[in-house]
Amino acid sequence: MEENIIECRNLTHYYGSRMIYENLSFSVPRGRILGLLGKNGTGKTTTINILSGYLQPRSGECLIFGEDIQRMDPLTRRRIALLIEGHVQYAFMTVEEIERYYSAFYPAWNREAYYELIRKLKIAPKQRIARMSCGQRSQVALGLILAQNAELLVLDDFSMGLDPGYRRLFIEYLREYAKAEAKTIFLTSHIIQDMERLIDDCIIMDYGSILIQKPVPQLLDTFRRYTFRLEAGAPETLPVDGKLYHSAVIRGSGETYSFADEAYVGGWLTRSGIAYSDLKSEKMNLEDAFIGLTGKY
Ligand SMILES: Nc1ncnc2c1ncn2[C@@H]1O[C@H](COP(=O)(O)OP(=O)(O)OP(=O)(O)O)[C@@H](O)[C@H]1O
Repeated sequence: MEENIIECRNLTHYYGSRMIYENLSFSVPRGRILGLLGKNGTGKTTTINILSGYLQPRSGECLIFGEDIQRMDPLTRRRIALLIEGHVQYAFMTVEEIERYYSAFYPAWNREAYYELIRKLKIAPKQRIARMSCGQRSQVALGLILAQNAELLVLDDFSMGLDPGYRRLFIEYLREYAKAEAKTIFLTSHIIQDMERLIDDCIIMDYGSILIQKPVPQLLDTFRRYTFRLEAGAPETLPVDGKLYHSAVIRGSGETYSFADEAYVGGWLTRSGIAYSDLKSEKMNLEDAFIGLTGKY
């Protein structure tokens, strides 16, 4: 049986009287890279804060390595590497000094993983962190995370401040590292093109709940964008259907997104008395699928 490294059951969180989500359940099996995607304010950072034990949800439980995060043994906690907001403390140190400083705290410290990334990203070891740019500081923070050699990596907005070339480098390095060492990763990012290259599974959040949790290839294989021409006199809005996402009329043409097949979409239009022609479907990349599921605004 697959072992779940993270298991969250029925998480409900409120800030004061404001509900962020209710009954969120998900799991992350060992060795998988899972990306949490969602629009601004859907609760991704909140979820990371719950996973890190910093926030206590109103109800529900969050188990990591089978232990409740709120009562976790410090020895178990050591198996988790956390990147929150990508900042490095002790900015007065140099790239070399901070590596030596951190290494004292982590028994499984992998110096080579740190220096391999530092070399790939072309950072000078004698450079003082306080004098680095925001993106360069993120690079050091990522190196310190990888060197912890934890079994689980939790990364919030890991690509903050990195330019496209460094992002690409880091993503390729991270994926290779995770697969070679059978690491489990839970992360968030707004840069969905990056996620498409990196993650195995995605959770897409809407306000208040999870829309889908699926392996990315399965999502891209089964979720389609449909377009059709509307005949004159067709309504300006399309009827809502539980299996169709964000159906809209744009300049005389209709569009909708769905996991259902073409016959279903044709049947929906016919049943609704809408005259149409030229019904077509297309597969999408992860960014377009994300927009199809969550809407444009
Ligand atoms: N400490 C807090 N007190 C009150 N409200 C909060 C607090 N932290 C976050 N919120 C609110 O909760 C909602 C979810 O915030 P969260 O930071 O988890 O979203 P997010 O999905 O990470 O957003 P983004 O994509 O913008 O980073 C937001 O509307 C935010 O304003």
